[in-house]
Amino acid sequence: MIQVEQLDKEFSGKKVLEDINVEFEQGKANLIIGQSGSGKTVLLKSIVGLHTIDNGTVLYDGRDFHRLKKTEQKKVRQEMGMLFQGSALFDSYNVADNVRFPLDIFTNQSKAEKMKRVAFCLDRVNLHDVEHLLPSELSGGMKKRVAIARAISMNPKYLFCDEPNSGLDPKTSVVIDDLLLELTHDFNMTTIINTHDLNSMMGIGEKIVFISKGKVEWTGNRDDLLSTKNETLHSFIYSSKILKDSSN
Ligand SMILES: Nc1ncnc2c1ncn2[C@@H]1O[C@H](COP(=O)(O)OP(=O)(O)OP(=O)(O)O)[C@@H](O)[C@H]1O
Repeated sequence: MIQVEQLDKEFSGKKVLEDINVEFEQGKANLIIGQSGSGKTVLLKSIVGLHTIDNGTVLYDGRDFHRLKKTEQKKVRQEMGMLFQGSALFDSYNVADNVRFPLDIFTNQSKAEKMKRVAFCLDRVNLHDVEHLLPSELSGGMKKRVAIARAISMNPKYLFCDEPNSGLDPKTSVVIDDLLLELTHDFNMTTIINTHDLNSMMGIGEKIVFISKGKVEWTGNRDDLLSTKNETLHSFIYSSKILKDSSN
C-alpha cells in the first residue's frame, strides 16, 4: 500500500498540489484521473521521488520515502516498476536486452538467470519468439508489452504507469489495460495508473482518485463513477463525447 499524507508541491511559488491525502491499495489498479494540468503527473512524480515535495509524507508500506536514507531509498526504488508514456524502449537494443536492462543494472544474477527471467516476463505479457527483434520491428501494442515486461522484470511491489494507452487504438488499449490488471492481481502489486481514458476508468478502475486543480476532489471506484453526485467529476466525465452520446 502507498499512503500519501498532507502532500504539498509548488513550483516557483505556484501551488500545484495541495494537501493531498490518499491511499493506493495493494493488489488493485489505482487510477489517477483529472483534466489536463490538474496535477496528475506531478503527483505521480512526487510519489516515485522524481520531484521533491514541500510538505507531507509518502509511505511505502509504512516507509517514509522522502525521509529515508539514500541506501534505504534505493531499496524501495528497486521495488518500483515504471511504465513511461511512449514505452521508452532503447531503439538499438533488441527486445530481450530491453527487458534485461534493469536486471543488468540492479542485480548480480548470472546471464542464464537473467535470460530465464526475461523469458518468464515476456511469456507473462504474451510475447513469444520476439527476443531478437528491435523496437522498430514491433507494433505499438507489442512495444507496450515489452515495456510492461521490463517494468515487471525486477518483480516489483509497486507499478507506476503514466498514460499507458497513449498512442494505442481503442482495442489494443483494452488488451493492455486487462494485462495490467491481471499482473496487478497475480503479483499483488500496488499499481498506480495516470489516465485520461474513460474506457480504462470503466474497465479497470478498482480505485479511482480524481484530481482537480491540485486537490483530491473525489475518490471511488468504476461502479461509483457514472452515478457520482460530485459536480466537478460529473462535468469532467460527461464532457467526454462517448458518454454524452451513450447517455442520449
Ligand atoms: N517542472 C515544472 N515546473 C513548473 N511547473 C510545472 C512543472 N511540472 C508541472 N508543472 C505545472 O504543474 C501543473 C500540473 O501539471 P501536470 O503535468 O501534473 O498536469 P497533468 O494533470 O498531468 O496534465 P496532463 O494530463 O496534460 O499530462 C501545470 O500547471 C504545469 O504547468
